[in-house]
Amino acid sequence: MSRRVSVFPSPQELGPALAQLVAQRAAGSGGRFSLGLSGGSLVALLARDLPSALPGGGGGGDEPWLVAFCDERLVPPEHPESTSGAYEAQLLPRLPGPKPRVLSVTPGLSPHDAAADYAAKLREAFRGASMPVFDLLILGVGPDGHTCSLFPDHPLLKEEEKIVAAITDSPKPPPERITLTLPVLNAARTVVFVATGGGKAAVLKRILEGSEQNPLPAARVQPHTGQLLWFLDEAAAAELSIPLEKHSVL
Ligand SMILES: O=C1O[C@H](COP(=O)(O)O)[C@@H](O)[C@H](O)[C@H]1O
Repeated sequence: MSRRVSVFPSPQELGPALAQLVAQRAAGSGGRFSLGLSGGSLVALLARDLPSALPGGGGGGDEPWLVAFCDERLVPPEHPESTSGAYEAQLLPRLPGPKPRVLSVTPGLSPHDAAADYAAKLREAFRGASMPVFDLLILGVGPDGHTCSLFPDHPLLKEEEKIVAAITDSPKPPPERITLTLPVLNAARTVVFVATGGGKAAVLKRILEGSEQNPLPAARVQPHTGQLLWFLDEAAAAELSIPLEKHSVL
């Protein structure tokens, strides 16, 4: 695994660089591009910068993208906390080219049924593979070190069999969610973490520079053979002392 930490002056510069990364990976996928999206602050960043970074004819290639969600809050799609609802409202219809195949969580199921149902959708979409291997996963990180809906000290960090798991006691509301598990995150070809703002500086120091016995969830994402990228703004990177790639101009 190779890791690269890139720092941008602010989200205004980070967003276009992230969009460019998505466009490059889509163009280089050589077929159907599979993309996993996280929620939270990422939605607005991608909605602002991704559509204009993609070629007019589409994201690259004729095959529609496969878009999945790295985690989902179990609320109705029209609820403001719904990740898929936010992407449907802000980004997905604005992507140029063939309409992507979007794997959304089936509404109205219990958390465990929703996780099993989403796992079945993923297995069908990645038919023939023992593990879904995404071309690109875009992950966020919370100030507590969580990523997707994998929270510090939660038993789900030990999940090795399921590709999608349910959580009913999320410390961050809403409590009921489903999430991709670490085996799927660590099988991806490229994982990019995006974190902005000074509220994440302290946890990023622990994740990127610490060697804790019980690593935070985000620190456990280390793709086996893939590339690990971190896109930070200066405020989020303020406490780091490791070598950083600084980007002042795009
Ligand atoms: O609850 C969640 O939080 C993380 C981090 O969100 P952010 O707003 O701090 O960027 C997000 O990546 C995850 O998808 C979401 O469900």
